[in-house]
Amino acid sequence: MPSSPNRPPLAITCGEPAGVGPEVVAKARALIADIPFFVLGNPDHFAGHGVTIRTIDTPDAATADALCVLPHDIPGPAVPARPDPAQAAGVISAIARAVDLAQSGAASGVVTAPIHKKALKDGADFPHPGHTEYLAALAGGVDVVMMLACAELRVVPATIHIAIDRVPAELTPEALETCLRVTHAGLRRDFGIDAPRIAVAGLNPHAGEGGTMGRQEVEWIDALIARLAPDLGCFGPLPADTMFHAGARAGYDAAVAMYHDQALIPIKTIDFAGGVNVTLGLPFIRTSPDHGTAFDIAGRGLADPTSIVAAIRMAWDMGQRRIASGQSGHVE
Ligand SMILES: NC(=O)c1ccc[n+]([C@@H]2O[C@H](COP(=O)([O-])OP(=O)(O)OC[C@H]3O[C@@H](n4cnc5c(N)ncnc54)[C@H](O)[C@@H]3O)[C@@H](O)[C@H]2O)c1
Ligand SMILES: N[C@H](C(=O)O)[C@H](O)COP(=O)(O)O
Repeated sequence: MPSSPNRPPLAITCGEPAGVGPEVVAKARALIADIPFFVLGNPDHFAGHGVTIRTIDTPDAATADALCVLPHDIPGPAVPARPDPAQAAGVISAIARAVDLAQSGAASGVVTAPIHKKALKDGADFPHPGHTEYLAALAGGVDVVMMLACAELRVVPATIHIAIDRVPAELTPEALETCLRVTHAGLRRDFGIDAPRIAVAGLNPHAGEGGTMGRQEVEWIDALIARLAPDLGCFGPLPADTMFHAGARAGYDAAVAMYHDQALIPIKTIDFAGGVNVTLGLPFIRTSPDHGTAFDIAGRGLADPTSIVAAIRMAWDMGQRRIASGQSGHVE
């Protein structure tokens, strides 16, 4: 898709300085010549990856010939695998600042490098389980879904960052309906799919096997999907263990799963390198690599930037699609 000229750059957040985020951001700059972006963070944290670093004062100064860093107060060095509690507040506020820039139109969207959720909790009492929930709060409490997407599969967990024993209680008919509606709207708007087909997983083994292996399917999931099917193109519930092989995947545009790992195991198995995490339902564009902080390889130059490159390209393409369809690139 050809890009509209003079679009604002994307805002990248640095994520956890002790992880591989700064490394993959720097490597991405060397691999992407056609998309303007800048990163919010401490310029020193991006050194050592063979990329020229330039500090900028405003987003519109970003160029593609260097890694442009809009300085953000994240004090001290980045020590691989050793998160510094003093940096947690800055890591969090960089995300909020990127959102402000996207909401104001100074940035075309937000791409987040991975955070270490426990480090933010320990260092700054971060009250959210992840970016997804924090971004929803920053946007005023909107309904969002977390989608992970690669060329072969899109998945959405209907419950996200909660303990497995809370899933049956939090997976309410209202929550699943909202998830399906947000997913349907996102597939139409951001992926250009006019009539999305959404496969829905069961909660229990064999989708409950007629109520013999769990009752949620027969008590309400079957009926909910049937009611929404005409509007949302959803079908199921399907046994989760058999809905992700290649033949099954050909029958849908996205799979809605009931909990985090039911959705993310298949996609991270199929394409860990190229998967992208995208938040649907926000009034601005947000993508992220599908991997985390990878402390086990941080600081060793081993981090693969493929996922963040895909995340940057997806964010840019989403903006382009919104412009082409007459919507603002950044605000609904
Ligand atoms: N978008 C995000 O902010 C995000 C996403 C996922 C996980 N996390 C967080 O990251 C932390 C660590 O999570 P985890 O250990 O479960 O997952 P992880 O993705 O950090 O690491 C899992 C495995 O994949 C490898 N790996 C990850 N990224 C890689 C890359 N770019 N190149 C090569 N190998 C890579 C790691 O070395 C490790 O062996 C947790 O705090 C988690 O919550 C954040
Ligand atoms: N659940 C995501 C994953 O495992 O890939 C990851 O933790 C990122 O979530 P946020 O984008 O909400 O931080």
